[in-house]
Amino acid sequence: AMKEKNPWHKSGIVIVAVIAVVAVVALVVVFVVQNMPLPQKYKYGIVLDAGSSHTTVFIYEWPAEKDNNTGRAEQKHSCNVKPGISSYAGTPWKAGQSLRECMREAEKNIPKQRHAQTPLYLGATAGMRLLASDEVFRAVSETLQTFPFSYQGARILSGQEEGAFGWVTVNYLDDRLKQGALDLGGASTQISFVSKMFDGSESPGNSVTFRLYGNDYNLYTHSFLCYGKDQALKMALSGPPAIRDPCFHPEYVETKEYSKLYDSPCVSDRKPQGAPAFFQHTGIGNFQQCQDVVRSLFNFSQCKYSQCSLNGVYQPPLQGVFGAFSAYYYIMDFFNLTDTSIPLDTVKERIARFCATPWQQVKQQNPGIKLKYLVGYCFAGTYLLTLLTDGYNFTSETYSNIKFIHKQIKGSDAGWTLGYMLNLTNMIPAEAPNEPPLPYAGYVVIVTVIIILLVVLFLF
Ligand SMILES: O=c1[nH]cnc2c1ncn2[C@@H]1O[C@H](COP(=O)(O)OP(=O)(O)O)[C@@H](O)[C@H]1O
Ligand SMILES: [Ca+2]
Repeated sequence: AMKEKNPWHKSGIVIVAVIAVVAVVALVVVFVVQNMPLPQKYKYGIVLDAGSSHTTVFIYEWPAEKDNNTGRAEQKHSCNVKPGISSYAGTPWKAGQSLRECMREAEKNIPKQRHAQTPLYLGATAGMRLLASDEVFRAVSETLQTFPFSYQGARILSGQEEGAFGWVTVNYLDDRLKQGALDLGGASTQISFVSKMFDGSESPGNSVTFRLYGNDYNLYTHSFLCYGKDQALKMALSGPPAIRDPCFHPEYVETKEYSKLYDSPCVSDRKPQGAPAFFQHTGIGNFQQCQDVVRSLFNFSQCKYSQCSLNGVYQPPLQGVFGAFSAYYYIMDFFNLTDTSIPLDTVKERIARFCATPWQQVKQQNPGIKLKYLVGYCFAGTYLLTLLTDGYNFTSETYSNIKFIHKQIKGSDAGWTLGYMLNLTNMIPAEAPNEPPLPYAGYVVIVTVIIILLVVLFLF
């Protein structure tokens, strides 16, 4: 008789073989996944600075695998569009369209696999504070949402935020000394610094507290709306009929539209009754007189605090060094005066000489400079000096405490955007390091169990 086969024996072998194969595959998979070479990983953040005269898209980059306590976010790329979104009040959809090209550049500059987790913020400053158009915001938001990033919303920064985040930026990566921040925009200007004499009690509205690298800072900050250089110029022009304007060069003559001059809330209530449609704008180029015009924009008559800068705004005594950026830098760079070891009197003389130079000659001497900026440097230089000295109380002695800066250490632009992103992404506390898929203990346990299983099966 034939020996009967034991069916249990055959299927037992099959089961053992299957388990063995599964175990080997599992072992290989766990091993490979755990030890996969990790690519150098970066994380990214995008901040749009929607200023009054331009929008700049900033891309920041930082290593993902280590903690961020040491502060290593850097500007990877920036892209600028003009004019600012606040110029599209009549055609909001164009405000959205205007950002497309720079956003496409952002797509190219950030690796695809990171797009979805890259936060995208838009912060608008004084131009939108003055315009406050929901339509423009809606259009801009709609456009930004069509990009593959993690859109976190568009909002108007308060003046305090704009000042405080500018201060965070200039002090980020640079903990040698706590420097103040001076930001001159087109529609507003900010001053922020820490002062021993300031604890916030005298004027709580000017106080911001920050924790940076484990220290608490009580910051004095103020933003002057309408005192950016473009709105200040409008105010200067809308004073007593500026028939012969000391803030413009001799020989400068231009016919201008009254309605364009009075199109902003900073000057709309100054519009004279029955003003003509056009006026002749004629320069005489006189620094002293221009300075008087600028001083007339500052109100020094009332101060209900121990001391004020201008317009009855509290300001504690200046302390320490200041980084001055944005238009502060552009203006002084044009005059070759970014070196503040040059005495203040010499600075004044040079700007006075420039103002007195006839317009035709100024144009000849500066062929590479855009006319729209060139024509404004006499006023801008005078305004900058008057704001710093009569406004903020810098003196010939303290003038050299100002550093006109454009770039931070490591090439990030000085401005509020970096500080804004660091704050919103909680980058001061550490981010978890880029760990392997399994915790180490789990890895050891799984590998051990599979090896024991294999040995047992083998013996069996
Ligand atoms: O090359 C330049 N020369 C002179 N001024 C410049 C140059 N580039 C930009 N600016 C000025 O810098 C200022 C930037 O202000 P921004 O547009 O950020 O306004 P905001 O901060 O008040 O919202 C504007 O007044 C603009 O005209
Ligand atoms: Ca600005």
